[in-house]
Amino acid sequence: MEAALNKPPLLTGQYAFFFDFDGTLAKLKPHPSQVSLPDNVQYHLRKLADLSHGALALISGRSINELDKFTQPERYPLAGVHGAERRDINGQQFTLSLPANQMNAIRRKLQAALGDIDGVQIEEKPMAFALHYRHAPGSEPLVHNCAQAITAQYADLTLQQGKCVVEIKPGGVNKGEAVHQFMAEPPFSGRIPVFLGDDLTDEAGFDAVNQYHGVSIKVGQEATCARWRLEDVPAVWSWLSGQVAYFEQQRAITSRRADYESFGRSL
Ligand SMILES: O=P(O)(O)OC[C@H]1O[C@H](O[C@H]2O[C@H](CO)[C@@H](O)[C@H](O)[C@H]2O)[C@H](O)[C@@H](O)[C@@H]1O
Repeated sequence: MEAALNKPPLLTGQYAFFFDFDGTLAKLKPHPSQVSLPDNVQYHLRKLADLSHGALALISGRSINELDKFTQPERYPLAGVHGAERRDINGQQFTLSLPANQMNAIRRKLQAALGDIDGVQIEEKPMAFALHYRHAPGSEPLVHNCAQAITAQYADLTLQQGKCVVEIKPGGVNKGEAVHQFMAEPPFSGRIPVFLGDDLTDEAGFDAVNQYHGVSIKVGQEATCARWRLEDVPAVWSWLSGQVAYFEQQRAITSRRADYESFGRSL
């Protein structure tokens, strides 16, 4: 049986922060379009990014385009579609694309198999498809079989399970790879990674962070390879504001100390 996981300790070093989006920063909603990020959460994210010299990224199944809308006017480093697209701190974007004729063929197949099923939603992304069945739980086997048939047909695609969703995404793409890519470059490199996530897609991120002896934090009660746990999204929000308060206090102490020292030298 899995050992009970504790709440993460107060982090007191130099960290690189990686956040999943849906179910971690933002509460789950019946439809993907109903999600939003409260103003105070955006404020704390901005503060944490500033206090960490920009070493904060979102790593999500959503596209970069969508993540930017949730966090505007900020333009954080981002990994979208589980890492199939990534934007670094300088705004340079790396995108893994699928041939247009392949996307078209898959769209047609999905429409034919699932388009008429009440409650099933086909969400198209730049190089992937998310098949939602939150409103048609009985259709899960059909949705799953359909996605599996498509990934069996294309060697460059793979399945990603999530909360009431099955996704068809490019193979070799996962959140762990995205963590490694960010950690190989400034301002992330040399820092201790912290990853917060709630879903199966986040396990690869936890595994990557564990390899750096970092801080992996599972949101929710499911089994995980993460080393710490927070109960739910509001617990993430209060953890975030607590970390910001601590880092701000540390910054104030450091700056007061620097003032005293410079005053002392001027005497
Ligand atoms: O990696 P994430 O940031 O957690 O994104 C995973 C998927 O999240 C979205 O779907 C999920 O959230 C919806 C809104 O709360 C919910 O209605 C749905 O049932 C969930 O599966 C998003 O729509 C997907 O594109 C993301 O891949």
